[in-house]
Amino acid sequence: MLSLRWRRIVIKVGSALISPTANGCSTRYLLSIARFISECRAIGVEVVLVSSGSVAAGKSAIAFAHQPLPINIKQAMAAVGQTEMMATWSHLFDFRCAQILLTHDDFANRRRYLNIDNTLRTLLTNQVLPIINENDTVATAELKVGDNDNLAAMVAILVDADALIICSDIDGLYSANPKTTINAEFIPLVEKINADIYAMAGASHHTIGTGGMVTKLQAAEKATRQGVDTLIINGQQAVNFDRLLAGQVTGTLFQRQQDRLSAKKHWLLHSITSTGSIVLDNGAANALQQKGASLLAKGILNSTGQFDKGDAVWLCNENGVQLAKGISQYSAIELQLIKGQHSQDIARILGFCPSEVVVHRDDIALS
Ligand SMILES: Nc1ncnc2c1ncn2[C@@H]1O[C@H](COP(=O)(O)OP(=O)(O)O)[C@@H](O)[C@H]1O
Ligand SMILES: N[C@@H](CCC(=O)OP(=O)(O)O)C(=O)O
Repeated sequence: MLSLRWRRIVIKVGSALISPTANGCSTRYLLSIARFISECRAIGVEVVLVSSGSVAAGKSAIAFAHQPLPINIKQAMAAVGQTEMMATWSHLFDFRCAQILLTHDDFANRRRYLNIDNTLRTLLTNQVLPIINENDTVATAELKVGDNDNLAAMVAILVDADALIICSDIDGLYSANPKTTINAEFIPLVEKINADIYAMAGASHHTIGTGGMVTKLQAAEKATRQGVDTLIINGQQAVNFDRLLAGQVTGTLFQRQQDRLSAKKHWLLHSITSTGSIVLDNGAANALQQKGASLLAKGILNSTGQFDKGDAVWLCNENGVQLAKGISQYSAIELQLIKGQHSQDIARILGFCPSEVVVHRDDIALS
């Protein structure tokens, strides 16, 4: 059900699809996923790929016979498997791919969060496919998101995706693990994730995958709460991707709980406090209100209060009226130096230029 509304999607691919035998990477299931990604891009849907598989793919390179694998062994396996996984994906596309390795810390730290956001925006604008995985080689247990289902949901929220498609080795959610329970019933639609739904979820039936159905439900809950439709589909069956492209529902659909844009707008306006204000000239105020434009340094008259890069600020007109709230890409001190200047002069003035805009239009909520 590739909805016409979807302009950006995150696709998460599980280990069992990338390394079905835990011995290097296989293109067996990836070919149809790669074709789906290419078709999506061809019809103008932006795609971010979250790919598991580094540990599974690197498993056979590191000698260790027992379960559970200690963290240092997993890290060594991931170091081997990550390059193989990236190489396998890259060979399947006739466009460029970019590797992004993240840890939980990157989401918790506002500056790093903004940096990832800016990098992803730039990659998508340049038609590069971002391929994201957890940075398993360096992340210690306490720094880890821990599984790529939750990571994919966090990425989907970060990039303002319309949908998250979790590709696994199972058709979707069943009333119990169908690999261990006969007569488990398939659930095509979940309108709201509650305790009854969680009670259906079990662990993975094999040691290649990480979270089983539990982490998929956590991911779906996170994403749908922020307005991201979430699907769990069987990535082993190419027909599922044809169905999606034909606009048909396949797998289990978890319905978004609210409109994505109003979720973000609500978060900006009501959930984060602003520590300062930016005063806009009339041109910038108009562009913001009438055209939904980003805020450039050129249109800034002044700023008040103390704020850092990544903080929420009020965007006011010359009379001090609060027009909107947004996330500033620059601190109050930096803004004093670049206000009224052309974007191309920011690097010369500050010695660095993390962003050409001061507040990106995706990070602005009009009052
Ligand atoms: N209620 C359920 N419905 C479907 N699958 C379930 C359920 N409970 C547990 N599972 C297990 O979850 C597995 C998928 O999770 P996992 O192996 O972690 O996949 P991936 O590597 O794609 O993340 C299924 O193969 C199945 O063994
Ligand atoms: N970052 C790990 C993936 C962990 C994970 O969540 O795996 P999976 O349950 O197969 O999606 C890896 O690349 O091996």
